[in-house]
Amino acid sequence: MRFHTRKWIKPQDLNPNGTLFGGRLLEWIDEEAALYAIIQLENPKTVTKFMSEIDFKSSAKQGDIIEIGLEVTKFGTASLTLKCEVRNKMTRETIISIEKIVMVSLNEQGKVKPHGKTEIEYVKDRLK
Ligand SMILES: CC(=O)SCCNC(=O)CCNC(=O)[C@H](O)C(C)(C)COP(=O)(O)OP(=O)(O)OC[C@H]1O[C@@H](n2cnc3c(N)ncnc32)[C@H](O)[C@@H]1OP(=O)(O)O
Repeated sequence: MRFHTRKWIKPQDLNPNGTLFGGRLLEWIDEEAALYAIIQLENPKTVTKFMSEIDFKSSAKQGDIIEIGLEVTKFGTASLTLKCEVRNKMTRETIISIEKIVMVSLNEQGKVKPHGKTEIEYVKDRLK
């Protein structure tokens, strides 16, 4: 799994208990998965279709740094399936893990569109 993004927990990210608000974390995960899938599939019209069970194992507090990791588990016809883990850099604990996030590639009309991809591509190779 590669951890692409770090976030610094700020006052606006907290719930009334003073810990990281779960909805904020899910927003960050969804955006991270969307950005990753859009770049991999080379299609800005890529949407979140499915997210499996969410289990908050630990939390984070103001000032903590967290990191969001993603791993591709399957290239489908129009879908890309990812696995996600978020870790607290301060406590080294896992905050959340999501076994399955399915992103789907769409065409201009919003209909499912096969992406034709079968493996991870790296930007440096695309630039050659
Ligand atoms: C980043 C964002 O914020 S996006 C915003 C939130 N997301 C959305 O608004 C999406 C709204 N949903 C939709 O528009 C539609 O459900 C669509 C177009 C995405 C999919 O329509 P469907 O009729 O379900 O498509 P279809 O049955 O052809 O499935 C497409 C792919 O998704 C997969 N899929 C569909 N439903 C599920 C599911 N419940 N779980 C896992 N995978 C699924 C299919 O296996 C298929 O994969 P494949 O192409 O690799 O074989």
